[in-house]
Amino acid sequence: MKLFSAKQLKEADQATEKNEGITSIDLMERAAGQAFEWIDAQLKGQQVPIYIFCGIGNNGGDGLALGRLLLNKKYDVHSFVVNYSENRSKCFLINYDRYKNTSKEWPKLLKSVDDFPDIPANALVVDAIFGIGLNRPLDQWVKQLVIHINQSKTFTIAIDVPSGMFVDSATPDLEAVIEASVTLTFQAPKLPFFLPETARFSNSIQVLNIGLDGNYLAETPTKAKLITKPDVQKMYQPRDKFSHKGTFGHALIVGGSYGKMGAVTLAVKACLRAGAGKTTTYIPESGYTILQTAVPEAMVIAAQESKHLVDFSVSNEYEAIAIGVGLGTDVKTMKGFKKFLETNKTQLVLDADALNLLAQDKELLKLLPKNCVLTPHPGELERLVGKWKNDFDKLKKTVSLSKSIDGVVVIKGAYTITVYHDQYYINSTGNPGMATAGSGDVLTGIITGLIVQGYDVLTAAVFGVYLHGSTGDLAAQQTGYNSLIAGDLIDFLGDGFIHLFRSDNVPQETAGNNRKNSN
Ligand SMILES: NC(=O)C1=CN([C@@H]2O[C@H](COP(=O)(O)OP(=O)(O)OC[C@H]3O[C@@H](n4cnc5c(N)ncnc54)[C@H](OP(=O)(O)O)[C@@H]3O)[C@@H](O)[C@H]2O)[C@@H](O)CC1
Ligand SMILES: [K+]
Repeated sequence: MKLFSAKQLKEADQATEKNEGITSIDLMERAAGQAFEWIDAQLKGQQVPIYIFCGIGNNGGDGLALGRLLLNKKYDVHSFVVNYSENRSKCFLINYDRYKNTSKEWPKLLKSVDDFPDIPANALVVDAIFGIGLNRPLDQWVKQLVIHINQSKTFTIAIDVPSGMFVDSATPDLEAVIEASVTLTFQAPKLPFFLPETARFSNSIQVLNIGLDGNYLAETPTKAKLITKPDVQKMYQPRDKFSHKGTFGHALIVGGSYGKMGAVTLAVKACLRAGAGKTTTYIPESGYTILQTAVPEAMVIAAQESKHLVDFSVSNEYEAIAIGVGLGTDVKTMKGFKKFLETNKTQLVLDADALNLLAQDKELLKLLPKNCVLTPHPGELERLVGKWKNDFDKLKKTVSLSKSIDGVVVIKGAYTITVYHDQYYINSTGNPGMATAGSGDVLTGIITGLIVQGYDVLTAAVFGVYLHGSTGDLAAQQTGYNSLIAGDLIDFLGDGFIHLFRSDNVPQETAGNNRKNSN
């Protein structure tokens, strides 16, 4: 699903008006009508005081039109106009008059802190102060109003965007943003709904289709995409009946150190479960018995060193090498890692300590082969690209890194973002239960397993991240968040694949419980 910029949404708006022969007031009525339908469906006529705060632009116009529709349905509506500017939009003014004609009184004008109404605890608040037109910090008194609404702790519905949130750049003041309970956003979600600093403001997101011009939406490229099930269904490569294990590639997992062999165990199991034809692990000698016992399906090459890898001389028979899980950052490991990068030509997935070694000597980044995949969590990313000022700056720095290595960078988080050059692929699956030791090792294994089967690296990263998250969602149905451990992700990976092509209407209790049956 594409995430459009504010400018693109305005262009889509114009294209719709031109191609459908309608005006912007018609489109506003459509948008407000959709918001009304949604709210009416939740309230079902229940009488709660509805406090609607409207700006003076088109977001405010939406709020007034919504207020009128709610009044027509006999809801208890209290409307306010936040008069932050005299520059009222045309559609706002039309809806201002229409509102008066319905309610017989004007909405109350707010011009300073003294005008703020008390908000009853049982009120439903509608925030239609600013939408995608916000382009500078809020005036002090408007910020105070936002704080006043947030402090009321009432259920708050943001229209299009929580007011105070910037859509295409960093939000300058995180105290001046409406904390919405639900965001009714028009046509497509907006990028900051998925970024760590701002995601908490939009909370539960409902996308309302207001029928913006289909051709414009289809043909306009966006920097950011939200990856959902239909996107990954297209990525899946079905298996040919006559295929054999050689068809699905050979992966090598390089890593492990004394006390951290579990990381390699998890990665190689995940790699196999993701569908790799064959896997080999290259580990310090002390891990030999552990690996052979824990994963009989994997081959093991034990290095001479007992506790840390020093010598990384591996053959070039693999389609991809994952390196870094449990590796450690011993000085001797660093030397061997550098030597390895100087000669290696195989596709790489770099995680954990491989990223820390790269961060210790950034010159090593120049030795990476084209099209490698880096999977840092924010701490590892910061060590690689330096401190960022905000989420947009982080994306910019990650884009530079991706371009400089000509490869893929996966920023792990609640919404994992895969960055390739200046494209962002935002993942929609996963849950807080996955914040557990070894979860990243499983992801590394999945991505590597997909690459050796022939998925291109970008697809392997985007698809792998989705699968990792959807598998976690299925596992959590059985384990709950607290008890989810990385090994569960491996056990449920098969369900993750099967679920890709299952209807989402499958009742929750039957989805993903195959593990119990097959054990
Ligand atoms: N496009 C679509 O698809 C559809 C859009 N629709 C709706 O329109 C909304 C966008 O409306 P909008 O463009 O009128 O902007 P909005 O957010 O109401 O802001 C109002 C104005 O305030 C100003 N301003 C900015 N920052 C400021 C500040 N800090 N303090 C004071 N003033 C400030 C700035 O004007 P300026 O002063 O810069 O000239 C800005 O224009 C959108 O979110 C959706 O709800 C739907 O109706 C139909 C389909
Ligand atoms: K709003």
